Amino acid sequence: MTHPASPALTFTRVRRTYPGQTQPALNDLTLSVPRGSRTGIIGRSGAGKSTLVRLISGLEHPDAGQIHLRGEPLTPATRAAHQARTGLVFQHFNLLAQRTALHNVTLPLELRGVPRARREALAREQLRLVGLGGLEDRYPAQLSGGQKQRVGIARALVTDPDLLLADEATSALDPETSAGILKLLLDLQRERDLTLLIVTHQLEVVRAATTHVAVLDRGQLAEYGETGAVLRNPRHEVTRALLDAHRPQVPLATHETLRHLTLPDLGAGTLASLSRQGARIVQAEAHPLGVDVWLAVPHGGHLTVPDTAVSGVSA
Ligand SMILES: Nc1ncnc2c1ncn2[C@@H]1O[C@H](COP(=O)(O)OP(=O)(O)OP(=O)(O)O)[C@@H](O)[C@H]1O
Repeated sequence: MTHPASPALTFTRVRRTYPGQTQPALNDLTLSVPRGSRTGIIGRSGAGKSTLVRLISGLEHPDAGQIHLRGEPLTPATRAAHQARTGLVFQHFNLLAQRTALHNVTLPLELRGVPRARREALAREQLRLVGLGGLEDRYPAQLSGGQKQRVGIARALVTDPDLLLADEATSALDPETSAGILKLLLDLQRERDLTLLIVTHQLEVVRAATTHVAVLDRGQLAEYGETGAVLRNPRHEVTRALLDAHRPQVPLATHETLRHLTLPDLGAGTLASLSRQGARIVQAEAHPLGVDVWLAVPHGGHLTVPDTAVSGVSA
């Protein structure tokens, strides 16, 4: 049922107003998510992000407009087939406390009637792929937050979906664990040619892990584009506000500008090169592809970054 050339997902003038509400949670939303992309959905609290996820996963229905998944309209008749090919990863993991890691992952297969030996073999393989080989018999209470989320990802992928929705999947985790989970999602997305939709209120997650970004504001699409282009040249006030909130609040000398880069490492060679160019590091954080660095650089000073720099976004 997939049309290879079609986007993974399109919303066309979608509106959804919750019962008893006067303002729509999503209002006339039109959006297209390319197949194989890692698309971030970002916006302030109440912008409509969770509503968007609930509509895609078939838990809510639009009052107006159309949703297409894999080139097919999402209707009551097609919903089950689409749900079967869509994986969901949640902020609070949603694991069943009385089941082991293995039996949390086998659950979606049980619901589909996959025989026990087969579903346990698939779940074991999936747990191995997310780095939890050997922990199959642990209960959720015996796992760290990052490990629980790995179980959640294994459960989402065990049915071999082509679309994965990660709804605030790293929001409950510390920065280092969060970077590990994002790296895992990135690796899995590439290996399996998944379309990955990352819903987040954290701009750093968008910066670290997405190819495209849609900025929602009060139920509408404020801005959409390739992530680098949107972050370099934000057009909407909400995007600018999100960028400002993320920018480190550090004093700069009058001749300095702040720049952001993602580097594979901060080895001696890179540090020496930055220092030779008069750049000073004002903040560095773990990033799924290396290190996320904010630099104060001299105005007009051309900064030559290492060939291996992953991305360079001026700020
Ligand atoms: N079940 C509901 N009943 C009534 N109104 C709701 C319901 N769920 C969400 N809303 C309202 O719809 C709007 C969009 O909410 P939504 O949860 O989609 O936003 P969000 O961007 O995910 O926010 P957050 O980042 O805080 O989770 C908000 O005004 C919210 O109050």
